[in-house]
Amino acid sequence: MTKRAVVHFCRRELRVGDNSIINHVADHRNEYDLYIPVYVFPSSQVELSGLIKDGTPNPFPPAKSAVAGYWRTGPHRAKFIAESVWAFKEKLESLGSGLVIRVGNIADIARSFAQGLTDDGQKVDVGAIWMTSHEGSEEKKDERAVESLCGDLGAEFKLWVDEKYFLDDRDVKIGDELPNIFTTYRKNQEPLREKPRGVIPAPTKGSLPRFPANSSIPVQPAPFTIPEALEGLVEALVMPVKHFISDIPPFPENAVSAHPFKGGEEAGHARLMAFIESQGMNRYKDTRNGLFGPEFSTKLSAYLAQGCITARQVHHALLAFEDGTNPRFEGIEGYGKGENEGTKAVRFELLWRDYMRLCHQKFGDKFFRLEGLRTDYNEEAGETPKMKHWKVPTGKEARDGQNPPPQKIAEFLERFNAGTTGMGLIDASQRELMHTGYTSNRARQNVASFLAKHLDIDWRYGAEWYEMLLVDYDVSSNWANWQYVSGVGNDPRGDIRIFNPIKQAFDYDKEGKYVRSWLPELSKLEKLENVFQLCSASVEDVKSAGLAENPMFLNPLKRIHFVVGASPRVNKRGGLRRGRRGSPAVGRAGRPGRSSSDGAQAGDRTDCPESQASGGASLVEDVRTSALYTRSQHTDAPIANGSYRAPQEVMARFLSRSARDGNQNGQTNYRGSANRSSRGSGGLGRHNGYQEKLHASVQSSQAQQSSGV
Ligand SMILES: Cc1cc2nc3c(=O)[nH]c(=O)nc-3n(C[C@H](O)[C@H](O)[C@H](O)COP(=O)(O)OP(=O)(O)OC[C@H]3O[C@@H](n4cnc5c(N)ncnc54)[C@H](O)[C@@H]3O)c2cc1C
Repeated sequence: MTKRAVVHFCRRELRVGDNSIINHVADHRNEYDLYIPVYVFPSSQVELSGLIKDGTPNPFPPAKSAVAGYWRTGPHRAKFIAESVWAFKEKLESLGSGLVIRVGNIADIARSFAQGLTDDGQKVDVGAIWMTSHEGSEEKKDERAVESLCGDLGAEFKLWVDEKYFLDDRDVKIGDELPNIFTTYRKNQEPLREKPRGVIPAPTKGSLPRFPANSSIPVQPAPFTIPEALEGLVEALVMPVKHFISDIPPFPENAVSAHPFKGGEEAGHARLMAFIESQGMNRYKDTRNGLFGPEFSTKLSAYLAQGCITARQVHHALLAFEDGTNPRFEGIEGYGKGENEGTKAVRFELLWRDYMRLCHQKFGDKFFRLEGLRTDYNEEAGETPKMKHWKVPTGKEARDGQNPPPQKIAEFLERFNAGTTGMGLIDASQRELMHTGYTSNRARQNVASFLAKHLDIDWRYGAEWYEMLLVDYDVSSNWANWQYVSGVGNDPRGDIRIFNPIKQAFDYDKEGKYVRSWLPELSKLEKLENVFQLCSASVEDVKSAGLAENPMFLNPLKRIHFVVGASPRVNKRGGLRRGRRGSPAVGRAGRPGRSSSDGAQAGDRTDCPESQASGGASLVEDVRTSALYTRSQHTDAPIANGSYRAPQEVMARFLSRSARDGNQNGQTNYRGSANRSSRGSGGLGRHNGYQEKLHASVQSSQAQQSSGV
């Protein structure tokens, strides 16, 4: 008799607990002869060349991003996913089942299963193929391809709801449309503590339908070989992508990883429990804007992104603590005392994650467009949006007369990525990311704002850099947050919210511990303002710190004339008033800024002057701080060649320049600009040449940088 198999393509749901498909097959085990969970490392997102052992060329194009040509999955996430997949496989094996690991694309693997699956020499019918629905155009394409294959095979195709979110899609009442403002959405859903569904129990040993013998399962199509141990899998996935920049500095001695992420369901739960037990959840509201160390936030993001745990499991663990129903938490302050400010704030963040996914559902590939979610133009009538002139590193896409020119922007990007901009908080965050795959939410906001709003560089270069390096990369959360901070997403304040990275560093890195630990070369500098912006240091101080020749001092990408000790000028609504030349004001910051004092401040914007050093170019900005700091004012940043120029003189020069360009009062010129679509329509690898060009164009500056790092 022909056997009937259900094939389950697992993607970002690498867990057996709270898993509706696994629970369903356990409950209906008599309906299927075989249950075959399969995980496929997708060739478009993960570089697979390390799995080819016989020197055959990789049949798939390099897994690189559409705009910048960076690797789609860098070493940190490649390792984390491999560990999570392996842990999932071992867990299923411990239940008497198993997991098939394959690479390529899901539809091809599904086809090979339909053609070649046997059991005891008998042909097996693939009666059903199930998947969980995921956001992302590539994911949707896979779903359609498998559905169409099922049509050909006469097999059942079922797309299950992705249940790793806080609120179940089926319970979210949003009327006709998802509100474009998060607060409106949140208010519709409150009270949050009442809403999530229960957790689905994990199957017990022996409760799943049979898993076939390995010999019955169609082999991995050539030329790839699937390693037999986790170490081999990690090595094969990490090896091709680990040299993502040419000179990766050594891991700084005093730096601490925010969390040594190890993939897997158990590791995720262990982190969740430990964070409740350490009082981290209780304190979360006060600590969540931290930058340094393992305890300021949950560090659950990577586990949530790969579906090793679900947001409702987090919620239920919190409920057990709040309701006093888990003796494991007995004795911890707040046990049995209901929701507190910390646990409430965690739920709030989890709802943000839900919301960003719902926005992705609503806006689709608009997530990847330079103009973002903007809809104030008629695309069908051939109109293009009025946008600020984003600067790009490639001549083809650059606007005529782009200043700085594309080669210079390529150099800026190289230094932005390497963490050598000269802006302490930005550089520390970029180095932390490079070394560990993680950086805090606060740092991410500053980094994104710096690229998009201080340097005016096409924000997608930053989003793709994050896509490569973040261990917790999630397509919806990453692109929505980048759009939000870059002023093209769902932030009601859009373009006018600008983070001042120096003020932010003073606020959130009060002793400079974070910046100093990730930028050890700055550790000899005493003054915090110098650590946070190297070009503000005196020549004597940089000389004695051995940094006089460092490009971060000589040629910072940005000079922010930061006034320490000035009085804040506060308007009636509690916002900072217009800058002295009428730059727009920004008041209390919202999301993803989260705190009421982001230091988000609009400064006067100028075009980019060439600095005096040969080939150098910095962007100069005069930003006043609110006067929380009583130290003496420092505004005399050295001009690129190390000489000094009074700030008034500098600003006068740029004022006249911006007046000449019709760019006064901090107003951006809005003209139409080329729209380069990203993954949806642009396709993978469309701009793949960028990284190579970039390396060629900045060779000389790299040589300088590495001496300073
Ligand atoms: C430019 C930028 C890019 C980002 N890219 C990603 C990404 O690719 N993947 C990702 O998971 N988060 C992303 N975030 C959101 C946020 O920075 C991380 O979720 C958070 O720093 C992860 O650390 P944590 O788990 O300790 O978070 P916690 O502060 O402990 O928050 C708890 C959980 O809430 C969710 N959450 C918190 N803040 C946000 C937010 N702003 N948006 C969506 N979900 C949130 C996460 O799932 C997080 O694990 C990005 C933020 C910015 C500003």
